[in-house]
This record gives sequence, structure tokens and C-alpha cells, in this order.
Amino acid sequence: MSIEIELKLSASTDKIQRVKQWLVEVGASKNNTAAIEWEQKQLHNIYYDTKNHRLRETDIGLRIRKDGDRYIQSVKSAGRVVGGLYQRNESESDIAENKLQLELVDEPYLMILLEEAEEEDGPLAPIFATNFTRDQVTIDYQGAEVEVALDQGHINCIGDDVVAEKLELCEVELELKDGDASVLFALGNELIERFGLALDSESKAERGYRLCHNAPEYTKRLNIVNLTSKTSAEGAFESIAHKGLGHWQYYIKKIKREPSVEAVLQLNRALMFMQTMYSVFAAVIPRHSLLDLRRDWREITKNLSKLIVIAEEINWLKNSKLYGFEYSELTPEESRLEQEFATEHQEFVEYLQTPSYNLKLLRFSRWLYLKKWREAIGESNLEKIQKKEVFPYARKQLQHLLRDLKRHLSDKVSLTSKDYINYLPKMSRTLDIGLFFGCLFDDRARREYRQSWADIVANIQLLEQLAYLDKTLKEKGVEDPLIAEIEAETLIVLQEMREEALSKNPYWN
Ligand SMILES: O=P(O)(O)OP(=O)(O)OP(=O)(O)O
Repeated sequence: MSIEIELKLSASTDKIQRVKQWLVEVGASKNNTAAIEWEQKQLHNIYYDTKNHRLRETDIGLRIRKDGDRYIQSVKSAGRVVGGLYQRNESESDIAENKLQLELVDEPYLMILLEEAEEEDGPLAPIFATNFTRDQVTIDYQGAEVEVALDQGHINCIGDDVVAEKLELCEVELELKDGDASVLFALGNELIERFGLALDSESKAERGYRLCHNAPEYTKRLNIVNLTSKTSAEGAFESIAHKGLGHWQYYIKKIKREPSVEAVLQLNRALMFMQTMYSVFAAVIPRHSLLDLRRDWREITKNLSKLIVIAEEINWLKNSKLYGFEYSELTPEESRLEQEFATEHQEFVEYLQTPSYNLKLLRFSRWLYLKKWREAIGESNLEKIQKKEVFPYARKQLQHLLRDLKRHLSDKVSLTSKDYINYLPKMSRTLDIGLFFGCLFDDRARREYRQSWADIVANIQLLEQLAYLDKTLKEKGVEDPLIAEIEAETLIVLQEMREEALSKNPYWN
């Protein structure tokens, strides 16, 4: 079993030709000898799974590749994707014929998973195929050996669970064969700047499943970060950053495919999550090492901001209907929002293809992958933060938050809708911090405690929705006393809820 480290960039046919030409020039001028040698292959790959796609669920890709006269069976784990950089476990074995031979998988753990899937969920059968031409060359780039593959072809479904017939493939893959992973970022940077390629965090297998797996899509929510009490504060920071970035990437893939309001709201969640992370870890990760990155994310946020505002308004109107607030006067407003959303969506998707966005994401991925903050810390402090335990740190942060909550939401002060709404971002940040560190504490106690605060947040969101509805209706010359009634009731409920929430013993004590 080996670990594959690979940077993937999406391209177009003409860009691929230009990349090819450029690599010839770079290769030749470097060695000062003859042109680099390209190898061209026709690769035919069939991906297997059980009928209910059990392997997909376990994030395993199983395929047989036909490469000339060779048949190669490979199993890949989903691993970790940072920007377009993939780190995956991979097991490859030559097989005599076009037939799975699970006993050849050299990682016992993976072999057991595959055999179990077959025993419990039926035979492994072909699901989809990728057929592409690969132009491949190994270059020496800044002292490292990098295999560059230019892939062009298609993904096709096999069988009857078909969504669409064919998906085009056109991508550049940079695989590190020897040397430092930082070189992949440098080469990726060059390819984005020169040819406008875009980072791609969706593997061929993922795309194949999307095309051929007719399963309903569910909303993936940001959930608790996986930490143990042995994790250092620095390690916790990394896990949280990966979680935030993973959420961002997931919904970027979705938004590139379709104009989804939910995806925009979730992207906003990812941005808030990462912002909170920076402030919570200010004592661990020096602020000055973050300046450029924060500026980058601010600019990305700016490009998404209009879409966020429209998505929120669409969402408020939709939710209001669920509460029974339906007004024919608002129908033109809804259509206007839908239209604006479509236009802004188009613009944002175009922005996602620009070097400006892709270089920023690459910079962040590089910083995270290569733990670049360490350079700003200095030897002695580095040792300190590596030894700093997360548990006391987490407690301190949670305690600090509670003090702030008590100050603002004490049952002694009476609060208006506006006060609550103004406090909402802070409340949401508080819940995120619970996700950062929750894993370190008793799960039941944590859930119970969190629920009281989550209910408060849900009610404040209702107030926010009512305020928007009221304002929009008034603009149309409509007044509905029911809105004020529900608002008053919600304020009473919130008063009781905060009394109860504040009286509970926090789970970290
Ligand atoms: O040839 P590989 O192993 O890089 O695999 P692939 O067919 O390019 O697929 P992926 O998108 O998983 O790298």
C-alpha cells in the first residue's frame, strides 16, 4: 500500500495543448538536452461496487484499469483533499484478466472491507467506466520528480441506475514521485497563473458516482471535529481548519454544478467557521502569519457576499411559508430574488474559475498542508505550542464564551428583537466553538447542553425572518398584525429559554 500525493487541476482541450507545449519548453531548457519524452496511453477503467453502493459509502474506490495489455486492480481510499491536493492510500496489483481478485489487495483492512461488502450487500459489479487518453511525462521540477498526466476523455455509466449518459474529462494531474510536496504547489501555482487552470477537488470516481448513482442528495452539515484529549492545540487547529475547508470544498463542487440556495448558505457557514477558528486560536497561531490568508478569505467572501444576501432572503421567504405566512403581494419579490440569484450565481461560478480565486485557495492549502505558521513562531515557541494540550485550552475558551453569554443574555436584562438579532453572529460562533472542542467531553452532557442554546439560536433566526418579512410587506403597503403577535410570543419563549440555558451546568465543568 502506498500513499499517493497528487494535485489535480481542471482544464480545457486548448489549455491542455498549451500546458503540453510549455512543459516541453521547460523540460528541454532545464536539461539543456533533447525534448522531454511524452508517453501516450489509452486507459480504460471500470469501477465496481455493490448494488447499493456500499463502497461509495465507505469512501473506497475499486477499479480495474486496462493499460495496453495490462490489467491493474486498484483500491483507493478517499483520503484527504486540501484544495486540489489529494493524499490517498492506494493499493495496486497486476491481475491476469479482467476480473476482480480481492485476495490481491495488500492492505488487510481494505481487503476485509471489500469482502464484507460483497458478503453483506451482494456481488461487486461494474457501475461506471472512465475512458481517457493520458499524455504522461515525468519531469524534474525544482529538485523533485513530478509525473504530469494530461487526461482527456469521458465517464460513462454502466447498468440501469443512470442519471446522465456521459461526462467529459479534461484535467491535469501532478503526482509527486520523489521530493518535497511544496513543489506540487509551486508547479500548480505556475499552471494556474499561466494557463488559468482551476483546482479540482473532485476525483474521477466521485464524478462517476455523481453521474451514475441515483441517490437523493442530503444536506451535509458541519459537525463535531474529531479530537482526542491527546491532541495538541496545534493539532486541534489543523483538524478544525481541514473541517472548515472540507465543508467549503464540498459546497463549491455543488455550486459549480447548480444554482443552489442551500449551497450558498453552507458556504457562508464554512466561512464563519473558519473566521471563528482564527480568533479562537489566536494564542496558538500568530496573527501576523495569518494576515495574507485572512485578506484572501475576505476577498473571496466579498465575491460571495451578494449571493449570500439573496440566498438568505429567499430562505426567509421560503421558511415563512412553512409557518403559514403566504402573501400573493410577495410573489413578484420572490421572482426578482430568483432571477438575481441566477445572475449572481453565474458570476460567482465564473469567479471560481479565475486565477485570482484559485491562487488564493492554493495558497491556503499550501499553508495548511505545509504547516507554514510554524515559520512565524520560532523554535522555542514552536515546542511550546506543540506541547500545549488542547483540553485545558478548550475549557478556557468555552469558559470565556460562557462569561460573554452571561453578560449579554442574563435573565436580568430585557432584550428586544433587534438586540437578539444583533447578538446572533456571536451565538452562532459560540455553537461553532462547541463543535471545535465537543469531542473532548461527555457526548450526552454536551448534546443536552448544546440543545438549549441551539433552540435559542433557532428562535432568534425566527425573529430575523419575521423582521425581514415585516419590512418587505410594509414596502408593499401590507401590514399583518400576526407577525407582531408571533414576535411577542417568541420574545417570551426566548426569555424562558435563556433562563433555563443559563441555569444548566456546562458540560466542560
Ligand atoms: O491514474 P490515477 O491513479 O491518478 O487515477 P485517475 O484515473 O486519474 O483517477 P483520480 O481522479 O482518482 O486520480
